[in-house]
Amino acid sequence: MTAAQITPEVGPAPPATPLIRLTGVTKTLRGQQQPRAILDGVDLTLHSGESIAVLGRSGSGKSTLLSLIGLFDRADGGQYLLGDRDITRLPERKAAALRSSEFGFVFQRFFLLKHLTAAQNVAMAMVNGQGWLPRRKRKARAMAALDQMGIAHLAKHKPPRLSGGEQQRVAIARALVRDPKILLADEPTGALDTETGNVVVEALRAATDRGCGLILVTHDHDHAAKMQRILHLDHGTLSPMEVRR
Ligand SMILES: Nc1ncnc2c1ncn2[C@@H]1O[C@H](COP(=O)(O)OP(=O)(O)OP(=O)(O)O)[C@@H](O)[C@H]1O
Repeated sequence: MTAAQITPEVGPAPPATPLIRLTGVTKTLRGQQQPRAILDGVDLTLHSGESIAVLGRSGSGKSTLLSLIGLFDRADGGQYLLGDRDITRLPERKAAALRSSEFGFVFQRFFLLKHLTAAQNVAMAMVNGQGWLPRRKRKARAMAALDQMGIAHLAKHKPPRLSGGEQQRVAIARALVRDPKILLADEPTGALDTETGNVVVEALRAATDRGCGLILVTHDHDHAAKMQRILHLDHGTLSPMEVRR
C-alpha cells in the first residue's frame, strides 16, 4: 500500500460546536400583573471568538435574555445547550459552578469593592472560583489581567481614585481573570462618555481575539457596529440587523 492510499481524505473541517445554542427559548414574567411573554422563541448561537451585539428598545428583554444565558435565571421553554451539554433546566448548585467556570460578567455598574485596590478587586474573582490558587499566583494573574486592560499602573489604586472608564476596565479584568469562555456585558458603557465607552468596548472586543465569545447588550449603535454580528430583540425574538464579516 502506498502512502497516497493511506492518506485520509482531506475535506472541509466539520463546523465547530458552538459555545452556546439557544433554540426557541421562552420566558414569561409572572408578577402581580397579567403574565407577560418577554422572550417568545429566541434562537441564538455563539461561537468561540465571536462577538454579538444585542440591540432593542428599553424593556424589550435584553437583560432578561442575558440573565438566562448567564444562568441567573431559567427559561420556561425551549432549549439551552452549552457546548454539547443541555443546561436548560440546571439546578442552582450546578448553575453556580458553571457561572464561575464558564462565564465572565460586566455590568453598567462596576460593582468594585471600594476598600480594595484594583489588583485586589481582580484577585477576589479567583478566591471563590473552582480550583484553589495560592495568593502569589492570584496576584500575578490579577496583574496580568490589569496589564491586558492597559491599567497595570493603577493596580494599587482604590476605586474612588479611578475614573469611570478605569473602573470599568478593572471590572473587565475581573471578568476575564478566570479565562471565561463566554463574556456577557450588559450596557457596560451606559455610565461612560462616548470616548471612554469606545475604549471599554475595544477592551471587550479584544477578549474575542483570545477565543472568548462575547455578547454585548447596548443602546449604542456605534458600539454595536464594532461587533461581528448585530441582533435586534423585538417582540420577544432576535433577528439579525446587519451582518459584518
Ligand atoms: N423580576 C421581574 N419581575 C417583573 N417584571 C420584570 C422583572 N424583570 C424585568 N421585568 C420586566 O421585563 C421587561 C424586560 O426587562 P429587561 O430589563 O429585560 O429589558 P431591557 O431590554 O434590558 O431594558 P433596558 O434597555 O431598559 O435595560 C420590562 O418590562 C421589565 O419591567
